[in-house]
Amino acid sequence: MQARAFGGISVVNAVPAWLGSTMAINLVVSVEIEEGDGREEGLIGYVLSYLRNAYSLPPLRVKVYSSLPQGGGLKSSSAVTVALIEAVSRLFNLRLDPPFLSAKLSLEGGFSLTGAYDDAFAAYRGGVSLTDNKSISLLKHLQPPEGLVFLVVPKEGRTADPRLLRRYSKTFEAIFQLALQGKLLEAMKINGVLVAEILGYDLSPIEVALSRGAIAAGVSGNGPSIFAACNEGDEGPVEDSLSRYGRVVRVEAVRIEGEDLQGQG
Ligand SMILES: Nc1ncnc2c1ncn2[C@@H]1O[C@H](COP(=O)(O)OP(=O)(O)O)[C@@H](O)[C@H]1O
Ligand SMILES: O=C(O)C1=C[C@@H](OP(=O)(O)O)[C@@H](O)[C@H](O)C1
Repeated sequence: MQARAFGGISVVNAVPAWLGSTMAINLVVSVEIEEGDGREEGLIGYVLSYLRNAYSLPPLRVKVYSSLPQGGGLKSSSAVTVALIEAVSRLFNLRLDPPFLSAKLSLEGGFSLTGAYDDAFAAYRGGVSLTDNKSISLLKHLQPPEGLVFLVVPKEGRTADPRLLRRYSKTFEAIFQLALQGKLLEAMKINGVLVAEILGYDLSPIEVALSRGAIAAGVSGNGPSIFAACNEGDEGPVEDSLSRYGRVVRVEAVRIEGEDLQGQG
């Protein structure tokens, strides 16, 4: 059995105020499971052993195919967890809620600071999630802004301590209000620049991208990956300037498929 989930770019980092927003992107994680003996450790092992105990499941072997850097701020952990839970749910007909369980287990197991329900929801459903991670609830689910190209410089090997963000909870609450008002790109830009500043990342790629015409740019998640949002057709100079800092990948925001009015308003 196989299931997929999306990576994402942060609109608002949930670490400071437990209020988060993530935009799904078309970098995909695919998880395949089959019955058989596997020795899984870390996040995957934790999630598997919870599911096996809770639903009396047989041993499972897991294969992960991922286009996301691990620990890079592009939401790999939520994408892997959500895809794994969805695959288990389908294989054993369990009707699980993958984003909810991902958030619960990731927080309980110490794999994230807030459970990252924002990331998990976007990973599962696409679009832009706005969530309260403390109560594991969805506040809004929006279509992403149109006519934009997103450039990403994927990086792994985080050295910054994301707990430093907690001192700024009031500021990030205010950024979250912007996102709730639908000002997603404004929120994305202020969040991305502030996270870079607070966690001590190099601001120069972000400043260069903004000076070359990017509408928003910054660090995604807790970094170190960087993103820039550009009007379609205007991305050339931004792409050139970012290429000095690493491999630049063009990605698209993932739209919500089908009718979805949950939490709109
Ligand atoms: N391809 C993968 N295979 C196995 N585990 C993965 C994979 N990608 C991510 N993970 C898990 O997610 C963790 C990274 O999560 P985290 O530090 O929150 O960064 P991110 O911003 O990428 O979500 C890894 O330490 C690992 O446990
Ligand atoms: O630990 C957490 O709860 C979170 C980590 C960050 O994501 P990354 O793990 O992608 O850095 C952040 O953007 C997210 O809103 C919540």
